[in-house]
Amino acid sequence: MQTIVLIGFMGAGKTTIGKLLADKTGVHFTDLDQYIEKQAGKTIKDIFKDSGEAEFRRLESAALKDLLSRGGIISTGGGVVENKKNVEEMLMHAFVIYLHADFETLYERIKQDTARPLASLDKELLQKRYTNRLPLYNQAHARIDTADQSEEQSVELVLSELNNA
Ligand SMILES: Nc1ncnc2c1ncn2[C@@H]1O[C@H](COP(=O)(O)OP(=O)(O)OP(=O)(O)O)[C@@H](O)[C@H]1O
Ligand SMILES: O=C(O)C1=C[C@@H](O)[C@@H](O)[C@H](O)C1
Ligand SMILES: [Mg+2]
Repeated sequence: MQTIVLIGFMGAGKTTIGKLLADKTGVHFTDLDQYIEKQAGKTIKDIFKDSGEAEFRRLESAALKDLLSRGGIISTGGGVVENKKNVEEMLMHAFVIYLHADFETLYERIKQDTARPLASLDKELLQKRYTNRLPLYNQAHARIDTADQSEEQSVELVLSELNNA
């Protein structure tokens, strides 16, 4: 199976759907955020706190390269598209699927989770990031809307995109 990369904003379901998709297909799954934490030996929250967002982005780009060379199903972090080279590499080496949802739906999903350093930003600032990233996510090969879907329905939509690809 071709390498599959899931992109989208925080709370879009990249990790959740990636895992379910892997269970269903038997394809190896890796989550980019979890891989970075394992490599760094600390949480993303602590990487942001100790070294700042720029250092996190550097680790993220290096980790993405590793995972693309291994293949399988890869769920990314919400900000991976902020680096143009990351986008180019994902599009070149994988079938990239954008998991979309409107901002309010995503905000409801993530607002109480303290593990995401950027989710604790002021709501307006977070919405600005969301709006700025939309055209970046829309560069994906395919897009599905997860807002009014159950997790299982989202997985089925991803599978049908893969069958149509
Ligand atoms: N249709 C759906 N598809 C995916 N997730 C959903 C759906 N409906 C509700 N959820 C919930 O939304 C949350 C999505 O969180 P998840 O950690 O998978 O997002 P993520 O895209 O990996 O975020 P991050 O960029 O921070 O890693 C989970 O709690 C999941 O149960
Ligand atoms: O949207 C983002 O910039 C982020 C999303 C998360 O997946 C993590 O990669 C980190 O918290 C940053
Ligand atoms: Mg995730």
